[in-house]
Amino acid sequence: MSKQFTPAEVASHKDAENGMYIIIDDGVFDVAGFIDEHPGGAKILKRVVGKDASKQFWKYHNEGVLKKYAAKLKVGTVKESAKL
Ligand code: HEM
Repeated sequence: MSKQFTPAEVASHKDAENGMYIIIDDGVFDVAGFIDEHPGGAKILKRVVGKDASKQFWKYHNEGVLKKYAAKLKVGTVKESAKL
């Protein structure tokens, strides 16, 4: 079973030491080791660290990107919906 995080726990992971977590749909991804390699740039990714970036993610990527990177970056799922 994958690890479950509350949105507050995700929000507390915001730096290279603790991990840089972002939420996409119900998944939690640690982009700390990926941010400097992100083809869309580090800056845009940095702005959503600790947050639900589903809307931004689906604007620029497709399912294939998520599937490809999930193996490397996915650390768990969200316990509660982060959406308002
Ligand atoms: C797990 C998180 C993410 C992964 C693995 C990821 C991966 C990628 C990859 C592989 C590309 C190259 C284009 C492609 O193959 O489709 C890309 C481009 C891009 N990404 Fe991300 N990305 C992530 C999150 C985000 C987020 C949260 C944003 C916005 C806040 C973002 C904004 C962009 C932009 C603007 C581009 C360039 C699109 C273009 O040139 O047309 N990405 N990303």
